[in-house]
Parts: sequence; structure tokens; C-alpha cells
Amino acid sequence: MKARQWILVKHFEGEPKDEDLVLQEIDLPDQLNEGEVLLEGLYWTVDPYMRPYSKTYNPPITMFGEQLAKVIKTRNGEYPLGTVVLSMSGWRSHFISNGNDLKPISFDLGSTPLSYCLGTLGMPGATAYFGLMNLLEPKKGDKLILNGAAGAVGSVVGQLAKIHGCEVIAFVGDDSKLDWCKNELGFDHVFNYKKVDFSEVIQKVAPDGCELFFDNVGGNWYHTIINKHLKKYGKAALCGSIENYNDKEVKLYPSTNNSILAKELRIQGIIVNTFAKDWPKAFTEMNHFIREGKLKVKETTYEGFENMRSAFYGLFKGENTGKAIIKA
Ligand SMILES: NC(=O)C1=CN([C@@H]2O[C@H](COP(=O)(O)OP(=O)(O)OC[C@H]3O[C@@H](n4cnc5c(N)ncnc54)[C@H](OP(=O)(O)O)[C@@H]3O)[C@@H](O)[C@H]2O)C=CC1
Ligand SMILES: CCCCCC(=O)/C=C/[C@@H]1[C@@H](C/C=C\CCCC(=O)O)[C@@H](O)C[C@H]1O
Repeated sequence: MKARQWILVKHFEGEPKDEDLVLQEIDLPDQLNEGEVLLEGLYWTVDPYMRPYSKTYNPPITMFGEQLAKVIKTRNGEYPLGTVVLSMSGWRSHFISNGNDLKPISFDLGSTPLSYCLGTLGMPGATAYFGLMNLLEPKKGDKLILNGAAGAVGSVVGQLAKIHGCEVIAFVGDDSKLDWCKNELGFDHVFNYKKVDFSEVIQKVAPDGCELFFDNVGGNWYHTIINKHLKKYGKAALCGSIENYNDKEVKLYPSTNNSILAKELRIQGIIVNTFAKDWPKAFTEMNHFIREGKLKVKETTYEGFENMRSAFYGLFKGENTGKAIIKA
């Protein structure tokens, strides 16, 4: 049978470009060996980490990433026809596996949509949960600064912070995202950072400073907020620096170190995989919140495997509200 796959043909330089990723058609064997299964992709994810992480590979490679796939042919008793699994099998429409790289869904999804397993109930949701709960340890009344607030991670961070009684000061780059975060997600103060000076508005709504900062964007945000807006003993979770993923040069901002020292801040990075054994517990809890209507989920869905590349580009242009998902 014919399968399609996206090949990273060379390293990205600056913004990802069309010539970096090309769609290829290949033939898969008609017969499976004993123990093998043939899978068909149902949903794929594009995530910002793919841009910087691609530097660790030697192209040409099949672009890496997770997908939700269904068994459509099997010679493996553990994976009957129709089984749905998660797999880090890359940007492939179909693939053959011996089962070792397949993961069943690790919690009771119930009637919650399957695609959420790549978003709120998947890697980005786990990042939000553990970054907030384990690194920032929110307390009632804490003021939390959050950027990338309408993204896959940020939208969950803000909602969990509200559930735990925080005052959320959120930043997005588009007015329809602002409307969603303010009126549907209930964040306390939401600003379009393209229209205001983020530091000025934080100063206005929190003149005495803030206890917590969840940083999805990095760059100038990180330095300004640590220097000017975190209170003494404040805490920052460094989750991502999407502002810098397409940069060709690394910038250094030495003055930030003095603020960290003088205010005795606790600044910690997160790699969500560190918490892997606890993901199912977090997903079960968040799935309850979803069913109770306390945790809202939005997806920006791109139809068709052939649109993976444009979905990926969209991440760096703020195209998605909530999780960017590609549907077969
Ligand atoms: N540490 C870890 O283990 C993990 C880290 N991450 C990181 O978390 C961050 C968010 O990921 P995720 O929510 O999945 O991504 P999303 O693409 O869903 O959301 C990110 C949002 O960031 C905003 N953004 C993009 N570029 C800029 C910029 N230059 N300045 C300000 N905002 C920008 C965009 O929205 P807008 O329109 O508002 O600008 C975009 O939608 C990323 O940095 C990612 O790398 C994600 C998963 C795991
Ligand atoms: C490479 C920059 C990562 C930026 C933050 C981010 O989005 C992380 C996402 C992780 C991703 C980690 C990828 C590389 C980190 C390498 C650090 C290490 O462990 O040595 C991947 O694991 C999926 C997301 O959890």
C-alpha cells in the first residue's frame, strides 16, 4: 500500500520554509510479518519544540512527532483490529510497527474526544499541570503572569490557576484570543501584547508585584518580568521560549541574574517527560474537570495530512487558538 510521510530534508534556518519539509509517497509491504501491525494515522500534532529539537537530528529524516493511530491490519494478538494507540512514529500517514513503539491510552477517556490526547489530555496538558502544580505550587490569591495564554499549554495553565484561586494576568497576540480567554476561560486580566506594552499593563494591574510567572515565550518577557514584576521569593516556571526558536543567534541578558539573586527567586525549568509516571493521574483529574465544565478545550483543526507543514508554520505566527491538531 501507499503511505505518505513528511521528510525534513535540511536543517531549518530562521523561519521554517517550504523547501525544508517535503511530502513523499512510499510503498509499504503488502504482507505483515508475525507480530507486526499496520496503522493508519487519525490525528497528528505539531508542537513548538519540533523547531529547536530538530537540530539534534541529521537530515534527511522523517519528521518526528506523536500521532493517534488505528490498527487496520494485524498479526499481533496484543493489538486487535481497530485498536487506537499513541505513537511517536513521526509525520507518517501509515506505518508498520512490531508493537514496541505503541502506547495505549493510559486513562479512562470516556466520551471525551480522542484528539484531546494530543492536547489537554496529552503532552501539552501534562506540561501545564506539572509546570503549575509542581513548580509554581499556586496558592489562593497568588497573582500569576502568563504569556502564550491562548495556546495549548497556556490555556490549561490559566484555567488550572483559576481553579486554585489565583488571579491570572494573561497575554495573547490576537483580539479573538483575548475574547476567549477573558469571557470563556475567565482569566482576570487579558491583554493583546501587540497593542499594549506588557510591562506597563502588569505594573498597572499589579503595582506591588506578582508571586508567580509561567513563561511560554522567553526572550524579553522572561527578563522584564523577572527584573521588574516578580515579588521577593517569587517563582517562575520556564516552560518554553517560542519567541527565540527561529533566532539565528543566542542573546544574553546578564542583569537578570542580579534580580534573581536579590529577590531570592525560585526559577525552574521543566521538561514534561520528567513527570511521565504521573501523567495518567493528571489526565484523570483534568478529564473530570472537562466533564464538569471547569476546564474548557479548544482545538484549531487542520484537515488532511498534507496540511501538516502549514499547521507547523502556523505555530510561530500565532495561528492556533488552543491546540493545533491535524485530522486525517
Ligand atoms: N518544557 C516542556 O516540557 C514543554 C514546553 N513547551 C513549550 O511551551 C510553549 C507553549 O507551547 P504550546 O502551548 O504547545 O504552543 P502553542 O503553539 O499552542 O501556543 C504558543 C503560542 O505562543 C504565541 N507566540 C508565538 N510566537 C510568539 C512570540 N514571538 N511572542 C509571544 N507569543 C508568541 C502564539 O500565540 P499568540 O497569538 O498569543 O502570539 C502561539 O499560539 C512553547 O514555548 C513550547 O516550546 C511545550 C510543551 C512541553
Ligand atoms: C529543545 C527545546 C525545547 C523547548 C521546550 C519544549 O517545548 C519542550 C518540549 C518537550 C520536548 C523536549 C525536547 C527536547 C529537550 C531536550 C532536553 C533533554 O531532555 O535533554 C519533548 O520531550 C516533548 C516535550 O516534552
